[in-house]
Order: sequence, then C-alpha cells, then structure tokens
Amino acid sequence: MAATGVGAGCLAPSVRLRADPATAARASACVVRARLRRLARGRYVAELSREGPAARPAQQQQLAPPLVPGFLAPPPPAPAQSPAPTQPPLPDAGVGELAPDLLLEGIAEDSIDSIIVAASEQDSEIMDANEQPQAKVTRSIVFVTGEAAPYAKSGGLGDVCGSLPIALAARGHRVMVVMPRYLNGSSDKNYAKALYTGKHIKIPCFGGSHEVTFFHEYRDNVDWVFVDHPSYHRPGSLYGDNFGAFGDNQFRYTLLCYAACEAPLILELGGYIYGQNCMFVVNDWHASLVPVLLAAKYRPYGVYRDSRSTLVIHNLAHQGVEPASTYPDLGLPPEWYGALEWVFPEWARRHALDKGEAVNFLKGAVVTADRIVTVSQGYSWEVTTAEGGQGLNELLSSRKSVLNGIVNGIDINDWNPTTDKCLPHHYSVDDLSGKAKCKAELQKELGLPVREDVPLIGFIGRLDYQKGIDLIKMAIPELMREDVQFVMLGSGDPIFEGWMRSTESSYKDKFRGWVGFSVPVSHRITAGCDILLMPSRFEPCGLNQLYAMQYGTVPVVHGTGGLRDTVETFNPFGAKGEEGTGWAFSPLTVDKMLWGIANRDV
Ligand SMILES: Nc1ncnc2c1ncn2[C@@H]1O[C@H](COP(=O)(O)OP(=O)(O)O[C@H]2O[C@H](CO)[C@@H](O)[C@H](O)[C@H]2O)[C@@H](O)[C@H]1O
Ligand SMILES: OC[C@H]1O[C@H](O[C@H]2[C@H](O)[C@@H](O)[C@@H](O[C@H]3[C@H](O)[C@@H](O)[C@@H](O)O[C@@H]3CO)O[C@@H]2CO)[C@H](O)[C@@H](O)[C@@H]1O
Repeated sequence: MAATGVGAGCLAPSVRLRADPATAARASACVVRARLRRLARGRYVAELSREGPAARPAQQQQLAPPLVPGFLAPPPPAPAQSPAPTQPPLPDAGVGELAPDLLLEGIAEDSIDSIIVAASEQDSEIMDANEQPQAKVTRSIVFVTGEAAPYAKSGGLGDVCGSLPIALAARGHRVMVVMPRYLNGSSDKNYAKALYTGKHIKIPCFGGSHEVTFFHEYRDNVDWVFVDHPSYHRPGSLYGDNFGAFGDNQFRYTLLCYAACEAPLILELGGYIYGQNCMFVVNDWHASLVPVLLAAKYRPYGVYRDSRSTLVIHNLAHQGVEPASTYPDLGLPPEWYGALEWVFPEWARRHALDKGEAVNFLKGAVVTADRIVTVSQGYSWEVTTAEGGQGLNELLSSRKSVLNGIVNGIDINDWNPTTDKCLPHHYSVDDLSGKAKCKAELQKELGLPVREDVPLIGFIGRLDYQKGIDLIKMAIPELMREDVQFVMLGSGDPIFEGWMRSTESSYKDKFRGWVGFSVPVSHRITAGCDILLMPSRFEPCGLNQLYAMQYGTVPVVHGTGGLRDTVETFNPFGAKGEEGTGWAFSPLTVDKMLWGIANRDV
C-alpha cells in the first residue's frame, strides 16, 4: 500500500521513506491538527496550570485535622475518626482488609484524577472562571514515588509524577509528593530550593534505627517533600550505577515508604499537617510498602483508618523482589509475611536447592491497595494475561473489580512546540516552517548531511529489553540501505550502548547514536525528526509517542499496551481529519517494523 497524495496521504511523506518537504509539511500539519482535536476532546492531556506562584488553596487553611502523632513517635490511643470538615468520609476500609470495594464510580474516565474525585457523586467537577476544571470535593493526596521531574528523572515515571500532582493541585486538591532527596552530583542543584523542615524521624528496620530528615519546597501549588538519608547520596543514576542496580535498593525504598507514611502526620506544611484522612497514590514498587504499612502498622492502632491508597503500575517489569530472608529487615509483623510472599516458579530458580522463596514489594501493594490503576486501558488487560502479567497476572485478575487503566497525560507546558525552550525554532499547526528549520538544526548538531528531502527517523528511550532495541539492531543493515537518517538517544544496557557507538562509525552519514541522558536533546529529536520509532516489546503507556504527536512527528509503534491505545493507524479512507495519527504495526517483527516505516517492502 502506497500512501501518497495529499488528500489520501496526509501521513504519506513520513510514512513513505522518500518524502518531499512540501508534502512533509502538510503531513505534519495534518497530524498536529489531529492531535489538537484530541487535546480539545481532553483525551490525552492533563491540562496544567502554571500561572506563577499562587496562593495556597483556600481549603488548605480549613483542613487542619486534629494533630495525630506519627506512628514512629509512639502514639497514644488514637482517635477513632479524624473528621475533616470539607471531606466526606471515604467508604470503610477496615483494618488490614483486602480489596474493599471503594471509590465506586468513574474509574475508567479521562485521568487518574477521576479515581480521586469520583469517590462519591458529590465529587463531580465544576469549572472555575478560567475554564479550569475544579473538583467539587477536594482531598488531601499524597504521591509517593522514586522519581519526579525536574528533581530526579530516569524515565516516564519521573515525567508523570512531576506533572500529574500539579494538575491535581490545579483542580483544588491539596497535594504532597514524597520522594528521595538524591544527591549524586548532577541532580543536586534541582533540590536547591528545598529547605530543611526541622523534622526528623527514626525508622526501625534493617536491624537498626535509621534517621531520615525531611526537606520541603512549595511549588506550583504542590508540597514537594524530600526524604533525606545518606543512602540517597551517591554517584550514579537513581537506582544503580555502572555495576548494575544498587544492592541496598530494598533498604532505600523501605525508608521512603516509612517516611511517606509519617509525612502527612508530622509535617506542618503551610502551617498545617495533612492528617490521617488522605489518599495515598503509590507509584511502582518503590512506594509499594505504603499500603502494607497502612494495613499492618497503622490501622491496627486506629491511625489512617479513613485513608485510602491507589497503586499506580507504570511498569510491571520492576517489582522489587529480594530473598525471603530479608523479610525481618522490613520491620513488619511476622503475620504479614503472606502479603509479600513470592515463590518463583521452578524454572526460574538458580539451583536444585533454591526454593525460590522471595518477598515482592509490588505484590504487597497489589494485595493491600484499595485501588489499582495501570497507565493505559490496554495495559490493564495485558497485566491479567500470562504473557503480560510478569507472574502477577493471576493475582491481578483476582483484583479485577478494583483494577482499571487510565491513559497518561502529558505536560503541555513542557512539551509545546510553540514555546519549547530547548528548540532553536518554534512552530505550530498553522505554520510548520519552524519544524523544517528544527530538522536542519538537528542534522547540523548531529553532523549529518543537512537535507530536507531525507526522512529523519528518531528513537528516544531507556536501552532496555522492553523497548525493542534488539529489533532496531536487527533492522539497521536493511534500513541503512535506504536513503534515510536515523538518530538514537538512550542509555542503559552497556551492550546496546556499545552497539550504538559502533553503528555510528559504520554509517557515518546516516546513523547517530547519542549515548546518555539529555532532556534538551530529547526535545530537539522529537521536534526535528519526521518519524519517531517505538518498537516496544510491551509498553504500559509510553510518553514519547504522545510528545511526537504533539510535535507533528509521526509515531511508528508496535501495537501494544498504551501505544495501541493512543496511536491511530493512518487510514487513507478515513473521514477528513480522522485519517489517523501514526502507524501501529503488529506482530513485532523486523519486516513489520520496516513496513510500518516505509509502507512498502524494504
Ligand atoms: N536518554 C534519554 N535522554 C533524555 N530523555 C530520555 C532518555 N531516555 C528516556 N527519556 C525520557 O524518559 C521518558 C520515557 O518515558 P516512557 O513513557 O516512554 O517510558 P518509561 O519506560 O521510562 O516509563 C514507564 O512509565 C511511563 C509513565 O507511566 C509509561 O508511559 C511507560 O510505558 C512505562 O514503561 C520520556 O520523557 C523520554 O523522553
Ligand atoms: O522511569 C523509568 C523507569 O523507572 C523505574 O524503573 C527502575 C526500577 O524501578 C529500578 O528498580 C531499576 O531497575 C533495575 C532492576 O531493579 C534490577 O533487577 C535490574 O533488572 O536492573 C534494573 C535497571 O537498573 O531501574 C529501573 C529504571 O531503569 C520505574 O519503576 C519504571 O516504571 C520506569 O519505567
């Protein structure tokens, strides 16, 4: 099938390998228009409000719940309820109860916000004077995460946890984000405005009592809380270095979870604590001990009885699994072992005497969180299958009644081709000339021949099995026979880093492999390329294809998970303006991928 011509082929130039610049511009315009229509329908984007330092929301002043000492400062008999005048109580959770049917309505709507606001029909939204949706009933929300941009980011988790809290605060919720204060030489300056709160606690775990302190910055109406401990101060990336993942990650994120449970009880932010009546949003395995701690260590003492927790699964590939012998280190009551218990199947064990006994943080949250959300609807189904469930499929299936998928939004203040500070030129759907200039500048920056008429293909991502780099590696010899240019930006698996470097020297005029992590370069690639390639083996949501569609760059993706949910394959016979936004190929083979790029055999 050759997609040519303007009417039928609004994606044609980028989909075909040989594009002429005029049709390329029309193609990009068409994709951008489709993207803007989606924005108008509010399908992808959590519209964020960043109107400068705003006053603390009024409800924050009213929400001063009675002071309840934190668990780690041994509590006196706690009050049975912590009434908060503006928040109706959430449905009862009970002590350590699994899967109460909570937050009943509206889960599969447009954003994670719907989980939080949909606890009762009173929670429906209203608009303020600026057409900014406002929650009718506001809540205290505590995000717990291993990363959040711009403080620390290793991938998409950082993007979402850096922007969704701001979007929720703009709707009137009181929002806190709790994450580590990583000092590794490169991220230190990002924490410069975070001040020591004067609060410190001692956490009883791993055979000792470990002091952590709290830092705080109030920005974009969100309380950013940073947990400080020497184990977060070391060179390398957030979770590891050249030698692999850090050996004490279980310890580091155990500290984070304990600290996150204490923060709402002890930190007076803007003069008031958050208190017990809050909604914890726990992201991935790093935060997964939070619902276990709530159930095992707080609710039995009457603390946090009215709190609720939502587990957000960004990526089931990382579960925080360690030997069963580490369980006593976690400071949990012995009778709660079952919540974390994890037995590897025989084929995955290392030797005949290995019983495969382990503890699994993510599993702990799967069985104790009140709600579970994945970052797209497609992925919420995939995680219940043997192929996509990474061993947790049966457990997740058993929790189907509280499992939903909500596609990620993107931050259109950061990712906006009309204002993007990382770009040499700006452009919009009405005038795409700046995109062609961005392409030329990118080619110059990369030392590639500056040519309008050659399709420039990009890849951005962690060099990980998940992202299908091996497929790109297999396809490169064939692809490089064509008149194309290819740029890859990524870091991760040293084998693929080495391959990128050597491929660059084999195809000097056609291929560039930028090994490293650079947010500005990722913006310039997104803007300057004609096509963004994402052959992910699995993809819970994926953000780069959303950024690409926002920048008039055609995504060519493997039709899986969130990629299938968000990229509409080009259909020349579609109604005008509904011809699609990219190309989703399946199954995941080299031939299909090349067909997706070229729209013909390569
Ligand atoms: N070398 C580099 N230099 C600069 N920037 C780089 C980079 N490598 C990656 N990035 C950036 O990191 C982010 C990656 O986000 P993705 O959603 O595509 O994948 P990730 O697998 O990390 O996230 C997981 O969580 C997110 C959020 O829920 C899900 O969308 C996704 O499917 C899931 O796997 C993008 O902002 C990208 O630009
Ligand atoms: O935002 C990008 C991803 O960040 C997180 O993934 C990290 C993961 O949580 C860490 O544990 C670590 O993963 C290591 C893994 O634990 C270890 O067994 C070994 O396989 O090496 C892995 C890499 O060091 O790093 C991951 C990031 O690379 C987050 O959980 C994901 O959702 C995000 O996609």
